[in-house]
Amino acid sequence: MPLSTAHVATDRPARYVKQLISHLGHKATAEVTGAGRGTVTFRDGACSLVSRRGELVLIAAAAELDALAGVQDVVARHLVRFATEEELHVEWSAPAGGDTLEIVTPAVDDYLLTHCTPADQVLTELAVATREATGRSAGMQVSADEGALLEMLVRLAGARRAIEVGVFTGYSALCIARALPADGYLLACDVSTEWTDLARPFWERAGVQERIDLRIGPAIDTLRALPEEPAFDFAFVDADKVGYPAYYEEIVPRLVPGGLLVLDNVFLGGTVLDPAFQEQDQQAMRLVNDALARDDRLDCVMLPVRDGVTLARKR
Ligand SMILES: C[S@@+](CC[C@H](N)C(=O)[O-])C[C@H]1O[C@@H](n2cnc3c(N)ncnc32)[C@H](O)[C@@H]1O
Repeated sequence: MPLSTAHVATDRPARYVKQLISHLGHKATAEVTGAGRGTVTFRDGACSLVSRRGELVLIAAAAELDALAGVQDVVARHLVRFATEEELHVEWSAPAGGDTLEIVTPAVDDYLLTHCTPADQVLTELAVATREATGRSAGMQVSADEGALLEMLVRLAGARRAIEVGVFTGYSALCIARALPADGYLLACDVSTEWTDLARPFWERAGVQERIDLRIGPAIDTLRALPEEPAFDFAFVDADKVGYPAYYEEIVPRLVPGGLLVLDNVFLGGTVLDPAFQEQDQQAMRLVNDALARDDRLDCVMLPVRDGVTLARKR
């Protein structure tokens, strides 16, 4: 489904969201989806409206390019008409498909990979062993640059106690665990012994096995069994996407002030932006992305790293 965005500079974004929802509600289905946010759904397309400081962000999508142009036109015309006290400029980006968005070009990707601290011998061999043992599933493993980012974040946060949801063959767990101090603790949650068994020899070689408490079972049960008190400095979520809203709800109260929650795959390959995709995964991820952005317990930043990484720091 083609989609297109526009960033409209204004000091009154929330007011325009209200006006658009109220006015376009006569010709389409228009609803408020949160503070300063809304969606207008037409017969053959939709537009999300998001107010941010100093701008109104419009995300239009439709099944066909013609219909997309129609959505863009209706929204932009009404917006410009409502702006009686200022002149608004609505410039739409070129249409792109949600599932074909190229977040980072291959040239940039190659360049950034060759300018990160390279993965060491243990991590490199773990990546090779994962490919050999799991075939296509190896794509679930975090990339070398994301592993390096996790390690850096744990060190910068000065974390001692961490949680990981989604271990697979232990690459990201290794990156997190070795950035913890010698007496650090990583609670690592996964449902699969088949995959996590592969991790153990590599954790041992890296000398971090003592820090990792691997719990096999649905992560939500492991998290809910923890005392509901702030005892963790860092959490990384990279498991089943439908579980993200519940993981977020359980983890935030258990983070200390200043603690960091990191979520992986927040773009879902770009499909999270595209209303054509309405599977449970996209719905859950949209819910979490929206909730994090307006959660006043957290400061949040979404990064275009790989498939999208959100950092949320507890206030
Ligand atoms: C994307 S992989 C994790 C990759 C890992 N972070 C790495 O870097 O190698 C997702 C993992 O989540 C696990 N998983 C799926 N559903 C789960 C659940 N309900 N509870 C715990 N783990 C789950 C899968 O078994 C899989 O190992």
